[in-house]
Amino acid sequence: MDGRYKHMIDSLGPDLFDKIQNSRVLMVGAGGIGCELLKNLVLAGFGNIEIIDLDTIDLSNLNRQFLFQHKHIKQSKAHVARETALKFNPHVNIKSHHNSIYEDQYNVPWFKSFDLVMGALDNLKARQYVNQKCIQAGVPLIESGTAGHLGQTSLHVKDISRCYSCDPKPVPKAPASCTIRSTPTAPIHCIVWAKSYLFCKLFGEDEDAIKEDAESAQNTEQLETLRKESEATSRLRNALGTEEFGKMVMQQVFHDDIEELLNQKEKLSWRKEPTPLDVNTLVSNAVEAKDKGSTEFEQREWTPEEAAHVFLESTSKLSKRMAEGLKEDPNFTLEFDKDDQDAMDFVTACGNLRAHVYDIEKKSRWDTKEMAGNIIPAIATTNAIIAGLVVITAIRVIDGKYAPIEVEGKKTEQWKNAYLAGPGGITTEPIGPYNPLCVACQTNFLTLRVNLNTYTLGQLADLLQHEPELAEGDRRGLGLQLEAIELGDRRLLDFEDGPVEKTLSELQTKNGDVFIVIADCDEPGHTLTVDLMVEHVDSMEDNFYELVGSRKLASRPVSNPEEEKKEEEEKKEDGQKSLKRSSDDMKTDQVNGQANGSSKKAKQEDGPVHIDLDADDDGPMLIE
Ligand SMILES: Nc1ncnc2c1ncn2[C@@H]1O[C@H](COP(=O)(O)OP(=O)(O)OP(=O)(O)O)[C@@H](O)[C@H]1O
Ligand SMILES: [Zn+2]
Repeated sequence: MDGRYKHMIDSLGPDLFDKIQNSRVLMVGAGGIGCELLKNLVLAGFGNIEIIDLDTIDLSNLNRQFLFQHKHIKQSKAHVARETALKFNPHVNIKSHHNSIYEDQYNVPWFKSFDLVMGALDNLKARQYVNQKCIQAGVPLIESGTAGHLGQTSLHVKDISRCYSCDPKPVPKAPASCTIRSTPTAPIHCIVWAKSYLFCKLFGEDEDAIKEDAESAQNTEQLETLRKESEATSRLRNALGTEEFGKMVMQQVFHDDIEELLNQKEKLSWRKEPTPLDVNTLVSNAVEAKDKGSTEFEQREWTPEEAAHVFLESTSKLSKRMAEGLKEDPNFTLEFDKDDQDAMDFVTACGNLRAHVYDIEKKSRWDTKEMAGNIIPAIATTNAIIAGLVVITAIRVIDGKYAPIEVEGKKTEQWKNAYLAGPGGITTEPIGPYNPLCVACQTNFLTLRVNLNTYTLGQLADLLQHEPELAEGDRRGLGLQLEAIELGDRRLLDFEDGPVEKTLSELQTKNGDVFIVIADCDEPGHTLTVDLMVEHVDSMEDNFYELVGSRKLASRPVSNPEEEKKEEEEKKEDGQKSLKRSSDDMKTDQVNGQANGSSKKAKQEDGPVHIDLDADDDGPMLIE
């Protein structure tokens, strides 16, 4: 071998380097962080690497996923990442899987075959799934994520540290709907109103909106306001495609509706009272900006006259598109898309005019696009820093030095998780102890070794009810309270139905599958589960079984219908001053951005690692 590893051997010492060379590691996801990480792993001398990614390469990946080139577009990320990384260092075994990590073949025994798993994913669901598999397999996991200039790595080791799911993940907060509808105080409130409320009312599915609005009204004055609003909306929609449409909308939403709010008996709490627009004057003064179409125009604040011009122009185009569409299909609607020029013009101009009415700072078209699309820029440098931290952690894990150990009577310092907190640089935090109520890592996990071809579900039920390992305990005993056995989405057995004579393989059970055994628990609001992995052994004995692992009898909280009802009622109360539909829609819209270019898509299930970004801060909320 050439001298490529000299620096690594010098800095780590030959023993640790040897461990790294002989280790087997898995990298899940070969996107922004994954590409950087794979490059680091091969250069650092990790000897055996498997990578998995379900996706193919897209043009928009090329600005930061440097293992890919233009010629690779549409090819498998995992395979191309492997090929490119092998060019950096051909002395590494890399196996690539163009597949989803959820596939059955990637079962617990497969996870067990690794010394370490590194997540480089972009969504919460997959992160939680990998976390669960690592816990079941007892393999350390390094999680990582970035969002713009922020990033994080965390180490999760079963029974030593918190697992990825020990901390509840922050749910993105949407501004209260009354803020959006009546009392905006920030530019984002005006933008969300334009995009999620007005755009839908004029060009989206309107009837449901009106119905739901009426349902959410709490008093007669509100009902009356809603009735007027729905009449106004019908009038506007009847004018779709006509020359007057734009001016009519302007008059309605920037003058009449504002007047209506000002005249309401029940006073709203404004920071400053809004000023209705003098629409006639504004329309006659509307002027096309001289620099329209230039980057400067995109990035600067517009005057109300310029905004009015863009508003009238875009409304006219959208309304004509609607009218055309409706001729073909009576249910035709337009959906907001930030890459639709007319829709973006409409939302920017509307947001600006509303900001003018409420005396709020105005945002450029550029900023509006970022906010309306809920885009978090993906930054190559952040990915590179985080991937660097992951590989440093990986070396510590392979060395076994992540937990405090006694060296000559002294405890070493514990490993810490690292955060990249923007301009503040890197900060660290000790890996905390696990959360005793965590559903993911505190579930009882046992391995049952049986011959799948002869062992029956009835035998399994019997075992669960009578095996002392399961039946004993400080509660009434798990054996007396069993309710059901589930495999994936299938309920194999309800204990009330009695045993079943089919063998486990006849029930499509494979080596490495995990049964979920559900039992009733004494503790109100809790349920008791045991995850039971089956491992096939070629035993000839009919009743052979071996149960490995120990039971902890931790219970997990279950959803409480009473609590849920209460929450639902609280939500309703919150909607008193507002309209239900807009609130729900906005919540979804806030998190359903579209990805393009170097940008990130923020989906509801997308998983931040830890960093809590507040939606009220004009900013994005989720993390890559
Ligand atoms: N279940 C899964 N199994 C395997 N790979 C997954 C799974 N879920 C997500 N991934 C991969 O994780 C990677 C995350 O990378 P990254 O966050 O850079 O996203 P991206 O899709 O490349 O970027 P963008 O969303 O901006 O286009 C992606 O390549 C994605 O395909
Ligand atoms: Zn946990």
